[in-house]
Formats: sequence, structure tokens, C-alpha cells
Amino acid sequence: MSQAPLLRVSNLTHMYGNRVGCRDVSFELWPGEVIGIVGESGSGKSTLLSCLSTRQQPSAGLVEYDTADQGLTDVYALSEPRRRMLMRTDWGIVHQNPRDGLRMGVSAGANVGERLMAVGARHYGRIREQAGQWLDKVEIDPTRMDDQPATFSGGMLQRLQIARNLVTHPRLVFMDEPTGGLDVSVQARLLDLLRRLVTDLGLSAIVVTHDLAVARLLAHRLMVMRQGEVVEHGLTDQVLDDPHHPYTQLLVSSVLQP
Ligand SMILES: Nc1ncnc2c1ncn2[C@@H]1O[C@H](COP(=O)(O)OP(=O)(O)OP(=O)(O)O)[C@@H](O)[C@H]1O
Repeated sequence: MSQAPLLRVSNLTHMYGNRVGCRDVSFELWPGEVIGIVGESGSGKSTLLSCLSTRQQPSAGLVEYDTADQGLTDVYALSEPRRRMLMRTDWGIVHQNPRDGLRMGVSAGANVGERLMAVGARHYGRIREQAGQWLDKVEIDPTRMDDQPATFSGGMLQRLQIARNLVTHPRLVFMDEPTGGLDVSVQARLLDLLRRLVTDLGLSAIVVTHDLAVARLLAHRLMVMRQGEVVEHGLTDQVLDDPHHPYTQLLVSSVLQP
């Protein structure tokens, strides 16, 4: 394992006025590691994820990312162009609603190719070829390359969003309920695909989900949130099979109820 964490989060807090979004969250994410954030609705998962991915400036605390040139760097101290570049190249963000992560006005191939252009690709033929390969990887028929995303099913849209994010081989991917809002059979297929891609590419990821089965399949470690705070943190199997905090016990047992 590498000497430095990819991401170091220290005492991260975000308040919405008097209301706690998330409070005093600290953890490290190591290269190749997937951390799941679980908890019931309103527990602070999305707030934490948006503070980590620089979509929402936290009220307090520090988020440091291992940049290529400077090592661990406060992401909120980066200049706007550098932060934007980071988000387009080193990082990926998979939104629950694929429409939030795709450009619905351009073709499927362009959605994937655009990210390659952001990292300097200019050769049209090669961009098209790579876009086609990625569509194939996420199980979308490459002959649909020139189709508009609006003609795709929900599962296909989510897979297209994943291809758009992964084509640049990001080091860190943030996922917000990646299988939410899909039919159960579509979810299972997507989850299988995600698991394969994460392993094959050696991705580091932070996955927010309220679905413990998704957490079990994707995450090496779990953080359980309640009322904005992390109440339990550990290896996924340990947390789910032998939960210590009463809230985690409740969460796990409520899934087991028929
Ligand atoms: N824009 C906002 N303005 C005010 N309060 C907010 C806002 N967004 C979230 N909150 C509050 O912050 C707390 C955490 O919400 P958050 O959306 O992060 O939880 P969550 O675990 O992601 O929930 P869900 O699974 O329903 O998305 C809640 O009390 C919520 O009401």
C-alpha cells in the first residue's frame, strides 16, 4: 500500500444555519479502497459527499487530496481552475440521477468523448474508438454511439454516466446512491458491473447508499451516519455482521426483517 492516503478528512462539519448537515467527520481513504457511507434519510450522507467533492464548502474542517505535484493539499485552497481540472480528470462523480451527470443535449459518444478531450485528446478517430470501447465495457451497444441519451432506459443512462466518469481513469470516484431509483433486476446488473470496474481499474471510491446490500458488495470499509455524525466505522463485514452501536444494530436488523 502507498505511503500516503489519497484523501484525508479532518473534523469536517457543515451546518445549514442551526441545523447540522454533518459534524466532526474524520477519516482517511487509501488508494484502491472503497468506503461506503450508510445511514437513514437525513443522516448527512449527501452533505458529507458534497463537502468532500467540493460541491459545497464546509463550515469547518479540512479535506486534503493527494495531488500529483504537491502531495496532500487542502482541496478548498486550490485555485478554481485547478479544482475544476481535478474534477474533470482525477475525480469522477456518479450522481443518483444520471441526468445530473450527463449532458442530455449531446450524443452518448460525445458524453464519453468530451471527458477525453478535457485531458487533451484531440484525434477524432481515436476519441470515437475509445468512446465505443467504453460503451461496450458498460454493456451499451456501441452502435448506439450517435443516439441521444434521452432515448436510453434508466439503467443505460446510469451505465453511460459511469462510462463518462471512468474513461479518464480517475483515481477517486464519488458515487451518490448509484443504484437508486432503478428496478431491482437492473440494480443487480449495475452493481455487478460497478464491482467489476472498481476492481479491474483499482479505483478508490466513496459510495453513499442507504442500501446495505450495495454497501456490502462494493465497500471495503463502512461509515455509519446518524444525525450528521459517524457513529460506527470499520470493515464492512465486521460492521454488518457484528454491529456495535445500537443504531447500526437497528439498521442491520431492520433489513433482516421479512
Ligand atoms: N439545502 C439544505 N438546507 C437546509 N438543510 C439541509 C439542506 N440539505 C440538507 N439539509 C439537512 O441536513 C441534514 C442532512 O441531510 P442530507 O441530505 O445530507 O442527508 P442524507 O443522509 O443524504 O439523506 P437522504 O438519504 O434522504 O438524501 C438533514 O437534517 C437535512 O434536513
